[in-house]
Amino acid sequence: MQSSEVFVGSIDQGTTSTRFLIINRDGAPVASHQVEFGQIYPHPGWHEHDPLELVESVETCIAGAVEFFESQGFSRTSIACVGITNQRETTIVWDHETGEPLYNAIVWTDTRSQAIVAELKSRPGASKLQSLCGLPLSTYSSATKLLWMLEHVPRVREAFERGTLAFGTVDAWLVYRLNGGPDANVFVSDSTNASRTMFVNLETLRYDDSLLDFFGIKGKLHLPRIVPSSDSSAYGVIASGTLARAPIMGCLGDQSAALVGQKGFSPGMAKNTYGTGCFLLYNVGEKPVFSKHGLLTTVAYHFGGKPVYALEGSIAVAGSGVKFLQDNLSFFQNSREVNDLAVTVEDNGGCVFVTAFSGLFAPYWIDDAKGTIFGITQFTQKGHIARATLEATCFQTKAILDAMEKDSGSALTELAVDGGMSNSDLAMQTQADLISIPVYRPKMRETTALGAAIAAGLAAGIWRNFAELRDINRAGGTVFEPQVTREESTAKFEQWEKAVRMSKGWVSSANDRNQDGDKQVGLGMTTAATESLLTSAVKSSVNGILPEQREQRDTSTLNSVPLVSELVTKGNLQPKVSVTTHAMANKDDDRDRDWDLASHIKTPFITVSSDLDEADEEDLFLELRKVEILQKLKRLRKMKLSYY
Ligand SMILES: Nc1ncnc2c1ncn2[C@@H]1O[C@H](COP(=O)(O)OP(=O)(O)O)[C@@H](O)[C@H]1O
Ligand SMILES: O=P(O)(O)OC[C@H](O)CO
Repeated sequence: MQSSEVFVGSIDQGTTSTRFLIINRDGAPVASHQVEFGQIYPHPGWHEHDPLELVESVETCIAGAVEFFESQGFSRTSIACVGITNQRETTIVWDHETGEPLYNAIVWTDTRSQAIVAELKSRPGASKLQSLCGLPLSTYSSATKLLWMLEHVPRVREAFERGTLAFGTVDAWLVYRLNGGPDANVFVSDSTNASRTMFVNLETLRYDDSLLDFFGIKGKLHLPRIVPSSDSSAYGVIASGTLARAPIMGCLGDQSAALVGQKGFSPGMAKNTYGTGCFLLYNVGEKPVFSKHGLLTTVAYHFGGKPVYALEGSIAVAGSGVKFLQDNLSFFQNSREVNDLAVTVEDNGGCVFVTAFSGLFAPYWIDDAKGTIFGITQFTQKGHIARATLEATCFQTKAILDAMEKDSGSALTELAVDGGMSNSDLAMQTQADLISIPVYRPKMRETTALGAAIAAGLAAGIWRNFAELRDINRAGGTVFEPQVTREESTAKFEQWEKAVRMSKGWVSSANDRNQDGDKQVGLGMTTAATESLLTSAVKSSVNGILPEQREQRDTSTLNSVPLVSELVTKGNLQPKVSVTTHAMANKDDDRDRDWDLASHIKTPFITVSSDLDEADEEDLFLELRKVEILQKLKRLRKMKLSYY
């Protein structure tokens, strides 16, 4: 067989669609098939996929692409190996013995674990997590999604107690099922996907006992074995169907795959992928770099030998903002039309759209932001909103690049882009204008699928080294040069930052979060967890008083701390805690609004009452977070604990 007749299959299991591409040795797709699958939104902020439908979508795509491939005179036997790339963090649990899923996949965008996150943040050791696993505590990672399932889904809890619960990200699930499930029991996850769970130590690329302990799952569930992203035997073979017996030899989380597909193999190279979300990965080499400016640390790829790391800026909403205009607001029939609509107007007409549908991710990490459009007037047209939607991702990319520059000490000279939304010329021109460097868009934009093919192809010996990949997908790209002055882009960016500040804190009560009245959306904490949170928050609040003021406190105040704990322990008197300013003490209705004026807070009170009902739990929790915020602001001057 001629080397040019060898092909690699690439499964790209994304957030909104699945594709299978058959790629030749020059990196060009010769056949592909794509299907969309169900997006399940059971409640506001929830987002699920059916795990079995994900597998079916893969099988459908393989069948479709191979059918076309063979219609062109090729044979499926020339597909030497298969690579997999996938949406990351999305969490799937199944029964280890039967291979059956026990709940829908909770998608990376899902924010239902907000209360769990807030509770975890109050636990000892929480502040050290990121330096071990590279990720901040947020609703984004798999860990908090798994904890939510353990707390709220009896079947999952029972399997956990029985010792039959298997946990995996989408890569692990697909590999397991494609290999035939429990019979073959190929249960592995590649390093890039595993590094998104919060369970893995970034330096060792092994599960870290202290992390598993922190989340309370040590030794209690089946976790996939972590293997390199390119491996000729670890991923097994496809058990049945169109490509039965084809070996799987590569696997990468989709953002890592895009970096590989863009051939970002040297430190200092970066790519930005505008898919459902948008993710900027910056290669930092063989040592992880931990961000001080809101970025994540992740495994870029691990092709045997030393892993390569990246700094990552994650944006939750990019193409999904465009899809929102299409599906929810009926602005157009197909996402590609957003560009045409946006160019019907000269500029955003004063509209700024903070597309915080899942809160805001990097570099802001604001859980309680909600999507907000500022600057609407009678003049506003659909075109302005379309433009503002595209701009939202570009602004966040600018914020991420600024953070990256601070963390890395060097500035990018060009940004390589890909992903669905990068097809919009207007979006890419806007991006270049805002970051004041050229934006490079390759001709073939299926770089994610190409990356997975490269991972598999390297293991299969189709390519022997990075040098052989050099000319792949190089010709015919587009460069967008900045066309506005830095002053103009800075002024626009300042307006965006103002809009971000103003979008904060919208989620402020149980009703806002729980419009469907489903009890499961509530605080989701056991009495023991509430107790420990409450006690530690109140204790640390009292400890947060400046030393000289602590001495002045009468002992009854300090003695009341254990009393709070006792009230909860007894169970019959659940305390309600509220924090308010001196000035606002008698104006409860205005409290939340005035709380935002944090700069005016001089005299916070913690008020504890004994009439907490279930609906109050969420409020209680938010109040405790405010205590934390107060401490961070270091504005504590004087504190009183009182009971009523
Ligand atoms: N021409 C286009 N202009 C703007 N957005 C687009 C365009 N084509 C697709 N999109 C958006 O890109 C997203 C799909 O991109 P893709 O890279 O396939 O994402 P994923 O891998 O997350 O499924 C969709 O959310 C869609 O709205
Ligand atoms: O579906 P995408 O391409 O937006 O990527 C999803 C990411 O992997 C989530 O971390």
